[in-house]
Amino acid sequence: MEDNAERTPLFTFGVIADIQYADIDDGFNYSKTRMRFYRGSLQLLRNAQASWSEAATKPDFILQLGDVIDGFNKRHDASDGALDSVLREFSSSPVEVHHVWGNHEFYNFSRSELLRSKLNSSAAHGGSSPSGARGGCDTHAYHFSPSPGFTFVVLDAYDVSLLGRDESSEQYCSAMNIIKQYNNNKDLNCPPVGGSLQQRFTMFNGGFSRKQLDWLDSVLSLADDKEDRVTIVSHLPVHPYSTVPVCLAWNFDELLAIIRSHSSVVCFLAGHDHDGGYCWDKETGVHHLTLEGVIETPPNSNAFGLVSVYKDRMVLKGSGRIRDRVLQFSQSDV
Ligand SMILES: Nc1ncnc2c1ncn2[C@@H]1O[C@H](COP(=O)(O)OP(=O)(O)O)[C@@H](O)[C@H]1O
Repeated sequence: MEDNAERTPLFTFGVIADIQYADIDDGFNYSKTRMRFYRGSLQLLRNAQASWSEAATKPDFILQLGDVIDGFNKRHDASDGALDSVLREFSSSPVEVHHVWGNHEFYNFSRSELLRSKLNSSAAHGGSSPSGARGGCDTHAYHFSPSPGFTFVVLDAYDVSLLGRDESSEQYCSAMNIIKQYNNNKDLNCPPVGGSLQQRFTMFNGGFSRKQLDWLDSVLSLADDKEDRVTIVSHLPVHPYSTVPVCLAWNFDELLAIIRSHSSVVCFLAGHDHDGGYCWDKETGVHHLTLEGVIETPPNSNAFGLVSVYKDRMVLKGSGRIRDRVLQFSQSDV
């Protein structure tokens, strides 16, 4: 018979991705293959909140995986109002929310505005390590521990990007050098043709700076020593089998190399690819889960999850488009 410790989770958390709320009529994605439900996304967030607050074991925190409001808000001068609307929904329950930054955050706000905004969850929740170390001075990367033995690392996948960087800055210049090596299109949002993995070099993607990678490496070394189980959270996926090439982080390979050099990582959670994806990396035992996006979820469905964490596994209870999964930790993970 299962003992109590097996049945009662150590902690639980909610997950939701790509809400992309805007008070505008429904429309299509760029390639006209998927409908986007801009107003409906707020109701789906409401559904998620209602479900989380009615759950037998309520979540200890929520992971919002980025693109919380859509870039269209900017052209309607509605960015602040749209952000208020989604944050009001999140604050309908007292549970803390960790916000990941995606490309649509940068369509609406500058990096310095984001750092001063309520989307800067590193200010509210970060620095649980003794040093309070973060991934870089204006990088939205931090870690926290919701329960002994578990670490969550929030990454900033637009640290190296044309988005959110001033055109006169060195960071913009070096991001431009990177993208230009692979993308010759006049419109840099248009993916390059050629090797399929090269499609990731678009303006709506980005990557992790050396500084952020080194910081992650040091956080994971500490976690290895403590035998913690680490979940990494990012807007952009990093495993090619967990998404389509056009949604990958620019330097996904460097991030994967760091994960491979540490025993502590058990899971990598991402958004961005609205169709979602999943793979289990046999080599590392890491589960790479890309969550289906709210924005492309019809009003009669849902796209959120509740994850219960046990000492040997995480159990995802999905709603609507998100399927249930058991993410077992490998024996060799600690
Ligand atoms: N194939 C493409 N060619 C040119 N522009 C594109 C292409 N795909 C997307 N875009 C543009 O890139 C930006 C981001 O695309 P979008 O689909 O909104 O991103 P997300 O998938 O994060 O919602 C938008 O301005 C969109 O029009």
